[in-house]
Amino acid sequence: MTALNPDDAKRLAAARALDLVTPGMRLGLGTGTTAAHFVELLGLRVAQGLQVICVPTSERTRTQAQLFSIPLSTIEATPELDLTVDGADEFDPQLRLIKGGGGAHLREKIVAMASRRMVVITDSSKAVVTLGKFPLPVEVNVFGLEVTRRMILAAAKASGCDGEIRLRKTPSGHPFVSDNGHFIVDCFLGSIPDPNQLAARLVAIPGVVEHGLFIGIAKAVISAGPDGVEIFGELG
Ligand SMILES: O=C(CO)[C@H](O)[C@H](O)COP(=O)(O)O
Repeated sequence: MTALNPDDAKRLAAARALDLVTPGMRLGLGTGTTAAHFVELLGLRVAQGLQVICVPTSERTRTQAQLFSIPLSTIEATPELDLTVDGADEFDPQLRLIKGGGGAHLREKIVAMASRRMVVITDSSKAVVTLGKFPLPVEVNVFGLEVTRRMILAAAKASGCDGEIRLRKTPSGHPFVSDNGHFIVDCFLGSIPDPNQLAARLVAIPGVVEHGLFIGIAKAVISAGPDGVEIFGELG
């Protein structure tokens, strides 16, 4: 097979995920460059007459879906979904994920957990043996930011990780504000030896709104790379 660049790989994974979509489905639409390929391909199918109803995981995805005239709902009006297709920053052999590189992981997690199936689409560079190469995003309340930052650091240390925690900024140097009005801190922890333990510690911190570890949520990962498409987990 000819070498694929990462963007072609993302599109290939998105195209494979589109095969899972059947008429009448209620879909969760992820956020990010890979998910954007899926939204675009879905939009082309909708233009050909496919009937689906979709819940976007971010304002960015909502805007893109509207451009393609994809019928949209909200998670309040459609709290049960058949399938969510979303990208990831990393996945490990147990299909545990790091998400939130686009700052949308709170809505992404709510939508994924409202779905019978979450299928992740990625290029093969996102596969890791141990999570933590990518900084772990944590959405935090604006109030008490410094307290929360210290508590996250303590939770990371207690879970065998150490590193730096940085407030995410926009290119103009202002704090990045999520669609939900919160800040995001990026935790540069290196290898996370026990993601389940770290996740449990993070949810116990009052200022933490949601962390980017997705554990036991993804049913399958469709990963595309130079060797073609690989499926991890169960698509069905
Ligand atoms: O979690 C996410 C957004 O919050 C994205 O799915 C993740 O960052 C991957 O993005 P991309 O497909 O652009 O590599």
